[in-house]
This record gives sequence, structure tokens and C-alpha cells, in this order.
Amino acid sequence: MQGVTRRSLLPIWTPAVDLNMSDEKYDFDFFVIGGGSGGVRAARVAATFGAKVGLCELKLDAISTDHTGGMGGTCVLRGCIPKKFMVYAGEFTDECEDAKAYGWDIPQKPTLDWKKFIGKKRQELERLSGLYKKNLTSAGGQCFQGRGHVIDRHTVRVNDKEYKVRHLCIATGGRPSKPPIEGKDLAVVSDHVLDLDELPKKIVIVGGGYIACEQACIFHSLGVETHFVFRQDYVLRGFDQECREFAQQQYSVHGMKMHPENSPSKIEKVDGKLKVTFEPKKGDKWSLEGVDICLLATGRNAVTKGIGLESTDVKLDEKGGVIVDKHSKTNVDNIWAVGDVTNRIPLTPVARMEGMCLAHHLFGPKDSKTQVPDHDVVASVVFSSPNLASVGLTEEAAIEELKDFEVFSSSFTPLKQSLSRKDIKCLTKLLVDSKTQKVVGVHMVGAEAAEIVQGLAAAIKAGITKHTLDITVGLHPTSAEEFVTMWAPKRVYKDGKLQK
Ligand SMILES: Cc1cc2nc3c(=O)[nH]c(=O)nc-3n(C[C@H](O)[C@H](O)[C@H](O)COP(=O)(O)OP(=O)(O)OC[C@H]3O[C@@H](n4cnc5c(N)ncnc54)[C@H](O)[C@@H]3O)c2cc1C
Ligand SMILES: NC(=O)c1ccc[n+]([C@@H]2O[C@H](COP(=O)([O-])OP(=O)(O)OC[C@H]3O[C@@H](n4cnc5c(N)ncnc54)[C@H](O)[C@@H]3O)[C@@H](O)[C@H]2O)c1
Repeated sequence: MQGVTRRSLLPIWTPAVDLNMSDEKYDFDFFVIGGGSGGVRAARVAATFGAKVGLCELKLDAISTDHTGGMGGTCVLRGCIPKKFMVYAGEFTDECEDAKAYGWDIPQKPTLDWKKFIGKKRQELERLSGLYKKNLTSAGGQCFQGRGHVIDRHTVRVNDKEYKVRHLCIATGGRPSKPPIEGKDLAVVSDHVLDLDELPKKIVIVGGGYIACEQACIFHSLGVETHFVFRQDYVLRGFDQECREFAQQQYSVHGMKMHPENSPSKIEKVDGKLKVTFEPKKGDKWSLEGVDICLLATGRNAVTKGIGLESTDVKLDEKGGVIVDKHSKTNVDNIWAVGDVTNRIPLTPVARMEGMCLAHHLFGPKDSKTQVPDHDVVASVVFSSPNLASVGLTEEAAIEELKDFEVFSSSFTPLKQSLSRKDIKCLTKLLVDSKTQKVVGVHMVGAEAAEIVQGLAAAIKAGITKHTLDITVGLHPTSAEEFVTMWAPKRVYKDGKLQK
């Protein structure tokens, strides 16, 4: 086959497979379908180990479809990165508020040139997408633009050409799903709201998960009339209950219009705008009119349909995700899957870890310690305003799993806001195993929580005890120092029961 070259720089260690003995009947040792966080990491590391690697990805577009995507995948083009740019864009509103309280004279209301912002965002994402391709090809991998289709367990078709592959990796990620609401075609999904030509005046955001919370806070901070509608009494099911309540209370302090225990039942067009009708858990139906955008942030589905998987015996779970073992292997010996398509933990660093471990497992040194991804104690953060960052057990999970533990928590006004928006509060929380004194959970709601909890996540992995935190000298004055100055437990549980 033309154009496929084995990387000349062979690794200095002993690879897991003898790459010089690879079967000539294969065009590639390793072929990846999907150029997102997981796929590119797997392909790039495998190429670095000297494997003959190919990867295919759809053509670049902000909106993902069966035929559009782009190198870098969801995280780079319609996830983490554009979302974080929007978070930053919105933060200047609060900064201006704080600045005034600190004595700055801001003569007129600052305005945002949305077209300028979105133009810069598009330019930067295109650059990043190009970098993903460049990094893979410089590692020796080959990149194809086109839709990958599995013909059989050793054959992939891209752009009408078939390739024989020794190992195949499915890394096709996920795409947003819409619930069966009347008029749902009038609503948009997260791909769209991260790439709007114009900023809406009035937006309805449906869902209570990561995306809904982040987007609601972003649009509210950008001055858009934001209606945040969710089914439960509190947002972010699965997070620590005290943190959920605290975050939700802080969202309303910022003035956002929250509509808990409501679901949309109908979306229609009236006089060129949207009318969205809701059914509350209790009470009568009600509607919002004059809505520019209705975002359905109600979950995502693994991309496993229409890519030829049915021509293999690869087993899917009940939600359509690829079932894999601890090495990311499917039930078919040479087919592997990493990232969101496997419905494990749908986060970028997790997809990357799975890709990295797979490459090590297949092509790395035999004694590599990074062959099995570790899904235990994975930190996560909701980039809402304020951030909610979390690692380890929640208080509710600790009651079930640990039974004997102590809760340390503190809520306070961050120093910066003590001269400005005094109703802005921060919550820090630690859970400690009573028997071992090990820290088993860290949670924070507040500015920069993500930056702070990252370090504590590493400390938990290293088995840090409460005593070590107690003898750690804080950095003053910071919000982070609360984690080393919470001496007395707020609550103590014995045998899963709260002690008086
Ligand atoms: C709005 C939003 C915000 C997010 N924010 C964060 C965050 O802040 N932090 C975080 O950790 N995670 C975040 N995530 C989650 C994160 O983006 C995903 O977990 C991550 O991108 C998954 O990587 P992946 O490689 O599994 O899949 P993807 O990145 O989705 O990549 C899959 C790729 O496969 C391609 N593809 C699909 N089918 C084919 C085919 N047949 N042929 C060729 N190519 C194909 C797609 O075009 C896509 O590029 C966010 C997600 C969303 C939607
Ligand atoms: N900061 C981050 O790390 C980040 C940000 C965004 C997304 N993500 C990842 O992407 C994944 C998907 O995010 P998501 O927010 O789409 O999903 P999610 O699973 O976090 O939330 C979906 C929400 O939609 C609600 N919902 C579902 N069906 C509904 C219906 N019919 N009517 C009303 N509400 C309904 C659910 O109750 C839930 O609150 C997340 O699980 C997360 O792992 C991560």
C-alpha cells in the first residue's frame, strides 16, 4: 500500500509485540476510527512505539453529524475548549462589577462584540484541530479525512478504499440526544450554542447536568435572559447533595431564573420566536414566549450506529455504548474501544487515559505500568459560576460504603468579594475515613475550585491523611488554605448513622 511508512525511530525498550514481525497482509498494525481525545491519544502513542498507525476523522465543522466532525473531536471543537472560552468571556462581567466596588470608574456599561469573540474562537479551534493532525503525523501516524466504516473485524473502508487492519480501535465518541418532546426540531443542542452567529436575548436551557449548568451560567453572565429548567429539585444529580444545594443557591444569587421540577412538553414557533410550554411536577402548565433559543442539554448517545459494527459481533450495552474489558478490549479479539463511545466516564482526561493505556498495552514495553486505565477516584468539575469541583466519595456515598467517617466543611465569603459582591460564597468540604484517617472525598463550590481540587485529587491518589493536611502550612490569603485549616468535624457518622 502506498503512503504508509513505518516510523523509523524505533523505541529503545522491548515492545509488547514484535513490530518487525507484523503480518504483511495488514496495511496497518493499528487503525483508529475517530480523531477525538481518546482516538488521537491512542494513535499517537502507538505510532511513537513504532506501530504502523492509521486514523480517520470526518471533515471539520462546528456541528457534528454523520458526515461532519473534525480532528480534535468534541473536546476541542464543541466541548471543553469553546465552552471554557465562553466561560472566560462571561467572567469579565463580574470582574467589571468587582472593579467598580474596588473604586474603578467604568464610565459606560461595557459591551461585548460577539462577532469578534466568536470569530477569534473559530480561528483558534481551527488552529488546534490542525495541531491534532500535525502531532499525529509527526509521530509517524497517517491521517485520513473521511468516514470510517467497519467491513469486517480486519477491514475498514474510508472514502471507498479498504484497508486491512491488525488491531481496530473504535473511538467515535458521543453526540447530543434530544428527548421526544413535541417540536423538538425547533430546539438546538450544545454544538449549536457553542457556535452562535448572534447572542440571543432570551434563552431556555433544559436539563440539570454538566452542560445545562455550564451553559445557563455562561449565557446569564453574558447578559442573556436565561431560564434554567430541570426535572429534579436540585441540579447535578450524583454530586454531593450539600454541594448541589449550595451551587444552586449561588446560581440564583447571580439572578438567574431557575425553574426546578419542570419539563418542557411542547416547543412551537409564534411570531418568529419560540414558545416553550412546561409541565411542572405540581401545578398547571405554563409557557415562556419570545424565546430566541431553546437548548436541550439532556444527555448524549454513543456513536455506534451506521459505522458497520453490526458486521462484527461487537457487543453493545443497553444504551448503545461499546462494552469493553479493563484493557478496553471488546468481545472481539482485535477490536478495541476508548472514550465516550464506551459509556464509562465521559470526560476528556479519561478518554486520553484509556487511549494511552491501550497503546501501551498493545505496543508498549512488556513491563509498562500504564496498561490498565484506572477509573477509580476520578476528579471532575462543572465549570458553572461558581465552579463545583469534586473528587472521591460524596457524603451520601460514604454513608453507604464507608459507614464510619467525619465531614469537615466551611462556607465563607472569599476575600476578594468581601469588598464587592458579599452574597458570593464558597464551600469547601472534606470527608475523612474515621478508621484510617485517610481523606476519601474533597468537594468545593467556588471560584477556581477546579484549579484547587486538581492538586487535592493527586493527594487522595497518594493516600493523604487528614493529619498531613493539618500539618501542611497554608498559602495565605487564599480560599485553598481552608483545606488545611478545617480542624473540627462538622458531622460524624458511625455505622452509617449521623451522631448527635
Ligand atoms: C459541551 C461539552 C462540554 C464538555 N466539557 C468538558 C470539560 O470541560 N472537561 C472534560 O473533561 N470533558 C468535557 N466534555 C466531555 C469531553 O468532550 C468528552 O468526554 C471527550 O471529548 C470524549 O473524547 P472521545 O475521543 O471519546 O470522543 P470525541 O471527542 O467525541 O471524538 C470522536 C470523534 O469521532 C469522529 N467520528 C465519529 N464517527 C466517525 C466515523 N464513522 N468515521 C470517522 N470519524 C468518526 C467524530 O467526528 C469525533 O471527532 C464536554 C462535552 C461537551 C459536549
Ligand atoms: N465540565 C465537564 O467536565 C463537562 C462538561 C460538559 C459535559 N461533560 C460530560 O458530558 C456528559 C454529557 O453531559 P450532559 O449535561 O448532556 O449530560 P448529563 O447526563 O450530565 O445531564 C443530562 C441531564 O438531562 C436531564 N434529562 C434527561 N432527559 C430529560 C428529559 N426528557 N427532560 C428533561 N430533562 C432531562 C437529566 O435529568 C440530567 O440532568 C456528562 O456526563 C459529562 O461527563 C463534562
